[in-house]
Amino acid sequence: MRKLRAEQFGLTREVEYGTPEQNEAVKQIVEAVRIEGDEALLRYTEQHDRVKLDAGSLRVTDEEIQSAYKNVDDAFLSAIREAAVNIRKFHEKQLRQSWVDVEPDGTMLGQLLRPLKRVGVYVPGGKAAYPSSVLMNVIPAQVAGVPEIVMVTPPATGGKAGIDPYILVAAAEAGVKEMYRVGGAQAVAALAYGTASIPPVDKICGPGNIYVALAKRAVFGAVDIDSIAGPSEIVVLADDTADAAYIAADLLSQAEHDEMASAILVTTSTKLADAVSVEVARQLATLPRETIARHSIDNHGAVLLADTMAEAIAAINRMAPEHLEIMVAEPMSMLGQIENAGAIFVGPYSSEPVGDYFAGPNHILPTNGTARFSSPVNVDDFVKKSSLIYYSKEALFANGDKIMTLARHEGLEAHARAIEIRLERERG
Ligand SMILES: NC(=O)c1ccc[n+]([C@@H]2O[C@H](COP(=O)([O-])OP(=O)(O)OC[C@H]3O[C@@H](n4cnc5c(N)ncnc54)[C@H](O)[C@@H]3O)[C@@H](O)[C@H]2O)c1
Ligand SMILES: N[C@H](CO)Cc1c[nH]c[nH+]1
Ligand SMILES: [Zn+2]
Repeated sequence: MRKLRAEQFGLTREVEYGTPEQNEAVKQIVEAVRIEGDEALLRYTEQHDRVKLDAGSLRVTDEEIQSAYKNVDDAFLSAIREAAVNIRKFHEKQLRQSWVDVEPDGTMLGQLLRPLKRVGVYVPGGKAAYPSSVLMNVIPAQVAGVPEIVMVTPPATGGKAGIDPYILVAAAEAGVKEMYRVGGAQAVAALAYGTASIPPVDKICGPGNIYVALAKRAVFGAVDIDSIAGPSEIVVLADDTADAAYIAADLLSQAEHDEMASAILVTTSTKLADAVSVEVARQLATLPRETIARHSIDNHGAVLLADTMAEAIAAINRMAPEHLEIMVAEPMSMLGQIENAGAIFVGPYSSEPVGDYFAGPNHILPTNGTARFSSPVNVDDFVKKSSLIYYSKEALFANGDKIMTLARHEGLEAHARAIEIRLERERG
C-alpha cells in the first residue's frame, strides 16, 4: 500500500464527486426519465443493465416473491431475521414523540411529528446483492411509521439474470409490498419524478454506486434524500499493539465493495504499517472479488504515517470517514477526540462487518467526507416536523405591541396590521 504522511493528508477538500463524464451521463439520464418517463426508464435499463423489459414487467409480483423463498437457505433466513430484530431494537431507541407545552396564559407551543407518506428505498445490486441494505433502509422507515415503502433494485443482480432471491426475501421479511426491478440513476429519477408505472415518492434513501449517488444529488429538491452514501470507505486508526492481520482483513472488507471504495490505515507505527501492507497483499490474493479489491487498494488505499496520535486523529477528522475502526491500546479513550465519522468501531473484536450485518446500527452511512455534516440513516430521516402555535387572546394582547414593533422595523406594515386589527377590535 502507498505510504503517505498523515499531516498532509486531506488538507485540501475534494469537492468534485464523480468524473465529469459520470456527472454528464447522470444528468442526461435523470432529465430523460423526468421528461419521457417509462420510455427512458426502460431504454436506460436495457443500456446499463442489459435487461429488456416492458412497462408491465417492472413491478415484482407476489409469485416471484413466493418462489424466491424456495431459493434461500434456512441459515440465511434465520440470520436475517435475527439481524432484523437487532436493527429494529436499535432504531426504536431513535423514535421521538410530538410535544406541546401549555403556558399559564393558555399559549400552546409544540412540535408535531408526522411520518413521510411514501418513501423509495434503493437497494444496490450491480456488482453484488445487498439484502442487508434492504433491512437497513426499510426498518427505520417502518419504525417512523411510513405507510408506503417502495423498493427499487437493479433487474439483474451482480450481472446474473433476475433479482437476487435473497433481496426479495429480505424485502418480504421486512414487510415491503411494492418493489420494482430498476436500478442506477434511472431508478432514482423514476422515484423522484414518477413515471406511468412508478408513482413518485417523497424521499429516496439508500446507498449505491457513483451513478446512484450523483442521481440522488441531482433530484434533491424535487424530493428529499438521505445522505450521499456512495462507494464504501474504511479508515483504521492503530498503534503498534494492533493485529496486522485483523487490520488487513477489515481494510479488504470494504475494498471488495467497489473499485472506488477506499481503505486507509492511519498509524504512528512504521512496523505496523509494513506488517499491514504485507498482510493486505497476502490476503488480497485469496479473495473471490480480488480484482475489485485490488483496484480499490491500488487506487484508493493508503497507509498514513503520523508522528503522534494527535496528528493521526487530526487527519481522520479531516477525512470524515464512513467507517472508522479504532485499534489502539486504549480505544475508548480516543472517542472524545473523534469529531467526524459515520460509524465508529471500537477495539479488535468490533470488526466492520459486525455493523454491516448484525449489531443493529445502520450501515447506510455518509461517505466522501460528508460525515462532517450528515449522519447514518436513522428514524428522523423518515419523519417531518410541524411547529404548533396557539396564542390565546390574553397572550396576543400581552405581546402584540412587541410583534408590531419588530414587523414595522422590517418595513412590513401588513404584518403589523394583522396584529393591530385584532388589538383594535378588542380595545374598541
Ligand atoms: N455507503 C453505504 O452505506 C453503502 C452500503 C452498501 C453498499 N454501498 C456501495 O453501494 C455500491 C453498490 O454498487 P453496485 O454497482 O454494486 O450497485 P448499484 O445498484 O449501486 O449500481 C448498479 C447500477 O448502476 C448503473 N450503471 C452501471 N454502470 C453504469 C454506467 N456506465 N453508466 C450509467 N449507469 C451505470 C446500472 O443501471 C446499474 O443498475 C458500492 O459502491 C458499495 O460500496 C454503500
Ligand atoms: N459496508 C457497506 C457500507 O459501506 C454496507 C454493506 C452491505 N453489505 C455489506 N456491507
Ligand atoms: Zn460492507
